[in-house]
Amino acid sequence: MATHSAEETIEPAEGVVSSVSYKDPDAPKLFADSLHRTGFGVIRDHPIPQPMVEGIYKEWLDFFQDDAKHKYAFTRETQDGFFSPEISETAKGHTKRDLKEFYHLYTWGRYPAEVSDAARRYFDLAFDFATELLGWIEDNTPAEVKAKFSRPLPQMLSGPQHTLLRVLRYPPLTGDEDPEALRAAAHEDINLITLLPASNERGLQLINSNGQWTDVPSDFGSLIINVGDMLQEASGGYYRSTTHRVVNPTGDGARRSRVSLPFFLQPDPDVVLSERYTAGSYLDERLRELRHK
Ligand SMILES: O=C(O)CCC(=O)C(=O)O
Ligand SMILES: [Fe+2]
Repeated sequence: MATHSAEETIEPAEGVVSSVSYKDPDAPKLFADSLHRTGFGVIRDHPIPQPMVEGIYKEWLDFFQDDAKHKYAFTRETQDGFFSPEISETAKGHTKRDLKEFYHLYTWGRYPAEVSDAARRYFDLAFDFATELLGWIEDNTPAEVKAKFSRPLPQMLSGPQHTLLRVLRYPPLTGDEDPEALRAAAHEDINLITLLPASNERGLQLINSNGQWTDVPSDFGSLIINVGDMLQEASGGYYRSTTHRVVNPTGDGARRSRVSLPFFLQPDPDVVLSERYTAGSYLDERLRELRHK
């Protein structure tokens, strides 16, 4: 039987992100409710092994500290590979580049010889789990909202070929950064949902329903899931693509790298999201805004 004790509310305010145990029979509903209320949900006791995540953090940190990464420089045509801090993203509506470097992994893309296949194995596990979560969302969406979906959410993907695993490193701060630059400026994700294991360092924040920045509950070992613009568009705003950012650390944390592993679940390009957009036309528009195109 489900009990309320299995759901931990993080802050005693309205609209707080719920942390739910994967093993709770009510998890699908609690999770979908949290996405509806806050745009974010947190899952504990999930099937993605934590040692795998930690191993990826460790070996990719070494990779980012090695010049070999430049062999895999991203290309405009394919959008896979290594993005250096010099060409890192500028969030929509911002002028300063984020203080980060990252590698875009696609199932069909280049994979660095310098690391083990753990990130590839992670990709497969994350894809299966994310597809299961789309089923949870589908099953717990009110009928009038579900009627807007051009097909059931798990069927918006024929496979993982458009989905992106981004391995991100935020380097230690030197003190010479532009005072207005952040590790990741306020933004929304473009895709359907994003899966993100808690990072090795703090810093992830969301704008809550009162318009205030608050920390996303990020207990090490838990998975954070957030709604992207495409799910917001497809659900007519029932699920909100909540603005989030990664703030710069102060004190000791400033001398450490932060690693994270967002997995952006992407529908097939021909999927109709709304009267205005297919997934393909939507993605094109947003990538142009990010200045990668
Ligand atoms: O690094 C993080 O914790 C979040 C990264 C993020 O929001 C993104 O890359 O879209
Ligand atoms: Fe994001």
